[in-house]
Amino acid sequence: MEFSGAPILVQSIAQQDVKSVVPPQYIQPPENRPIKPSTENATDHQIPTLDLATDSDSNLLRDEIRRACTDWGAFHVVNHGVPISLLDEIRKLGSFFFEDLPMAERLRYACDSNSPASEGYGSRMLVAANDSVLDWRDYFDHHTFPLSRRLPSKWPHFPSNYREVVEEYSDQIKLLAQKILGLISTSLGLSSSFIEDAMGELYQNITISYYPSCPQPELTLGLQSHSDMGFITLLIQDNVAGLQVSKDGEWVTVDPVSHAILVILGDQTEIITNGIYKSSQHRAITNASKPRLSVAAFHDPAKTTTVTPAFKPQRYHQVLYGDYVSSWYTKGPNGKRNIDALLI
Ligand SMILES: O=C(O)CCC(=O)C(=O)O
Ligand SMILES: [Fe+2]
Repeated sequence: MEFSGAPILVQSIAQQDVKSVVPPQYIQPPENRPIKPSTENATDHQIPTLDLATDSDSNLLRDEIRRACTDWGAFHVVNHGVPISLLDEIRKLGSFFFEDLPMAERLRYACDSNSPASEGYGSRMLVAANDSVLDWRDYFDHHTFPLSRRLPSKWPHFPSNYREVVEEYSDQIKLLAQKILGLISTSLGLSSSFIEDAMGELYQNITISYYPSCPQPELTLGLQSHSDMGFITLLIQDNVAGLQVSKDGEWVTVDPVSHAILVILGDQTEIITNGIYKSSQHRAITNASKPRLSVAAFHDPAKTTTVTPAFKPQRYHQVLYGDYVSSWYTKGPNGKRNIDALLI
């Protein structure tokens, strides 16, 4: 796009007439390019699914959580209490924004492309790392908690229920995040409010990501390999596969399950659990035939909060969350480089 300050959007590139090649800044170096996952042993590589209808005090659920967090750092939850109709509604809003609104209308909500994590419509995750390869993804980021950050007037006006649905989704997903943080805490013998208390005021961002179909999926990534910075991310996807989590050095595709919510452990959970639970390294791949949509709700502490391991001997340095975020945006994620730098 030519206007200064406006983000360069993947959708505008994908819609151009010359569709057979991607611009060079989207081409990953050979070592990061996706390789088709082997279909052998596919059934051995399904991320775990936890049924939250099981009594949350039961040892069974705690054992399952412990196993899923230790082995994967990511798992699906079902019977999670968030109405399935609400999951469908927010996916519908996302598709409407990216597929039905004209570009000129979408650009009314453009984020400030010079400041990291600014609210609105954009494409570039990193600002300072000018030399990094770009992701084949556009997004709309909503600031939803604390309520003082929630300004629905900055969100799309169409369809008319857009803001109401995002607010409802934000409230419901926050309750689920708090429940899961409680389960994670008790699964380690901590009090159920331990992580929530350590987190202090909860910050939530909801990012709808849109990955246009890509003429050269073998050369690109929708989202580069990273772990999420905060405590936990709750993610839903549409019916197009593309999210992969790293498991024992291999990339495993997370099959879309429309009624399930994917829990992704973030770096602050790795720190507070002293590495007993590891944050999940994940990425998104692209495909040549269909666009893909996901909705991620991130749950983070305030930038003034210091996160410290709950167990001794400490294997990670404590960190001021604001410093962690600045370093992540400046250096880029590069897999789990940022959390690895805190290892003692
Ligand atoms: O789109 C996806 O499935 C992944 C999104 C994600 O990992 C993120 O936004 O941090
Ligand atoms: Fe992520």
